[in-house]
Amino acid sequence: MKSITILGSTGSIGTNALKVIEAKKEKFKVIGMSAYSNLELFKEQIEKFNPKYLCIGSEKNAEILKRLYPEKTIYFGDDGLKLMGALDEADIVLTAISGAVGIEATVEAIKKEKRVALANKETMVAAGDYINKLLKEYPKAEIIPVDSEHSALFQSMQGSRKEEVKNLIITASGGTFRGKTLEELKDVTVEEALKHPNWSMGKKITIDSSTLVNKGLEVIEAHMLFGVDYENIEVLVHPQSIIHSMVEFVDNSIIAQIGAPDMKLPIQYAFTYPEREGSSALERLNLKTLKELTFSQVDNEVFKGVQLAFQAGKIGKTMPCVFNSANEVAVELFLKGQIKFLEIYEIIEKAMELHKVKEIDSLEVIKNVDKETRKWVYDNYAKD
Ligand SMILES: NC(=O)C1=CN([C@@H]2O[C@H](COP(=O)(O)OP(=O)(O)OC[C@H]3O[C@@H](n4cnc5c(N)ncnc54)[C@H](OP(=O)(O)O)[C@@H]3O)[C@@H](O)[C@H]2O)C=CC1
Ligand SMILES: CC(=O)[C@@H](O)[C@H](O)COP(=O)(O)O
Ligand SMILES: [Mn+2]
Repeated sequence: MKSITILGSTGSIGTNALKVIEAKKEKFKVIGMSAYSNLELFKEQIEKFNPKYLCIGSEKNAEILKRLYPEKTIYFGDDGLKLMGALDEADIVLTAISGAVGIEATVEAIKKEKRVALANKETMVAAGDYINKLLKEYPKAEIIPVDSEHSALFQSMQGSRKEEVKNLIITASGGTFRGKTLEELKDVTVEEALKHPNWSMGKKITIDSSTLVNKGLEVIEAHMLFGVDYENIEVLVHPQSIIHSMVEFVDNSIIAQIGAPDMKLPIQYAFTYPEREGSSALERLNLKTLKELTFSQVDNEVFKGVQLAFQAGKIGKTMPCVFNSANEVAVELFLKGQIKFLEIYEIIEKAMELHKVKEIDSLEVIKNVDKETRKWVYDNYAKD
């Protein structure tokens, strides 16, 4: 029986993880669970999965939970999240929170030498170098990717040595605006940007997918997770989202992971690795129903998310953190109707231009750069 802490149980990854766990009650149990604002759904999940440790965004909601569940340990806020990452009784910590707010809980989980099932890609983008240093200090800790592309790359690499890997080929759906011109993107609405063609996900990642910043984040995430140079990472538009990514080896063989667009498989694999297990929760891909699998280049003139990420990644040090923080606030402002879609790129570009890169010698450096970048975006673009 593996005990799992889910950070972000009320989100898209969190609810999928609970379906995976529910289908395999004999193997997995939820020891801890965190939510931020969705108290109603959180209460339903607590009734069903009965975890010992809980964490919620506000002190007020924590008080409500304490009255309802006096026998449980209940934390709140960012400090509570850190405690949740460090629970002694957990075997696996699933980081299913959206944004750089997930960094510190991940750090705590590594220090406790846990398996981190990592969905929260912003952590590896903003703090990848720091996390990798920490993993060397705590060799029993491990990160197993949950992001579908990185799970696909990880699965495709099984049984091979690092020196045998030539290129990582990350597939992108192209997002809801695939094929559009800059002129057509000028006045797109939040509602239009939130229509992902293949995946049902949280709002932030869905906007990132429509700008292709998600693919940019994934390029940096892949570099940080697998130690492959940026020159050997390629992004290809594959609108069907059936091939979740591919690895090209030194003998030119390409190994791909193929499956239904369903996050339950990468989540379960991160729990069971190195084993594979069948489950009634997992969707099956019927190859006979597939009409075509196509690949094309990213239109970098229109969708600048990938190139900006390559730029930030190659500069390295604190620049990927700036890329991520500027994007997080830009997406928040776009969702609030305070900026236009194309301003997301403008904000990232300007924040990167203004930033003087620093060595990452502590977590404080990342926290400060994150804070300064967020402040700059709010000061210059927020309308309230
Ligand atoms: N959704 C997907 O299919 C995929 C997601 N990912 C990555 O996984 C992560 C989660 O994505 P997704 O599930 O879509 O996101 P959602 O927005 O659906 O869920 C986010 C979760 O985090 C909680 N949360 C939000 N803000 C905070 C905060 N400030 N402090 C603590 N908790 C917070 C939310 O709580 P509440 O709802 O209670 O407010 C919710 O439980 C992201 O990093 C994303 O990039 C990667 C690949 C695929
Ligand atoms: C499911 C998943 O991993 C997402 O990151 C997904 O890849 C988003 O789709 P895009 O390819 O449109 O960014
Ligand atoms: Mn992905």
